[in-house]
Amino acid sequence: MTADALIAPRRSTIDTVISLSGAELAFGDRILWRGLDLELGRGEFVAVLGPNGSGKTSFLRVLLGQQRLNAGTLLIEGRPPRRGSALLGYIPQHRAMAPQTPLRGRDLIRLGLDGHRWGPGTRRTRPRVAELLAAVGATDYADVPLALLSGGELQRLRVAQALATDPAILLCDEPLLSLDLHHQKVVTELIDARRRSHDTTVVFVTHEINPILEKVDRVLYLAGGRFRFGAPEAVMTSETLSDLYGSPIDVVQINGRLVVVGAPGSVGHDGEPAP
Ligand SMILES: Nc1ncnc2c1ncn2[C@@H]1O[C@H](COP(=O)(O)OP(=O)(O)OP(=O)(O)O)[C@@H](O)[C@H]1O
Repeated sequence: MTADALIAPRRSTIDTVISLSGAELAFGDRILWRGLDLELGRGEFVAVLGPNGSGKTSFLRVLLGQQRLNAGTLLIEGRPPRRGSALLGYIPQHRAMAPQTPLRGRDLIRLGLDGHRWGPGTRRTRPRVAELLAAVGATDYADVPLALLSGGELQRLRVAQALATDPAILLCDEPLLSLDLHHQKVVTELIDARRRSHDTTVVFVTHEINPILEKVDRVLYLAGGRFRFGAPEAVMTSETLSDLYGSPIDVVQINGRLVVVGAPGSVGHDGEPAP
């Protein structure tokens, strides 16, 4: 397979939203990735995969302007990244809520709209909060304390919170973690529906590509300081991953699901520890 085939976008024209050139991120002597050149288009759905510690969350932190590159450049909509930019919505890794938290779903979403202000919300924010609650099907539990909600209910609220500012780019850090299959599907469909209706670019960090496989345009696969970027059928192959890891990897299809076998220090992409 040629390098061009590996990185070519699926769409024929690409309106670049995120552009990285010669990007490198390292902590001390440890290089997470280097020489990263990629352009992500408007409305693209990009999955970021790789073993634990390969730099997936750090990649999102760079896009969020929370972590500086050691080398290279990053442009978001043609400008350097900026912390707190309304261009970016962020769904953080799932964490259970402290039992004593007084916040309700309605409050969580309002914080996405005007987190810098205290109070019950303004005449401007209240209808928008109601609209966002309805969009993720969370109206019925909007006034329940967050600590009493299930993982799936909470995750739907986090999606709504991330969409509050109508971001051009949605960054998702393992949003399906600890959800059952039904709720994985619900949350995936919510994110994808948004992408389709608003041409939102989605960058989706995950250990498990199967629940999102049919949505994904391209995969950024990070491992051992190196990367591969391209269409899933180009990246998720025994040949490409063996080359990336520098050791034999098998990518097999079982009942339409992709299973990666033999990735060192990784989990299989079917969610099971790799042999
Ligand atoms: N600010 C920091 N200072 C030093 N090391 C860091 C910092 N942030 C992350 N790291 C290290 O960089 C590596 C990559 O971390 P990161 O969280 O990006 O990995 P990941 O691919 O998201 O992992 P996981 O799949 O386990 O969530 C880890 O070894 C982590 O300890």
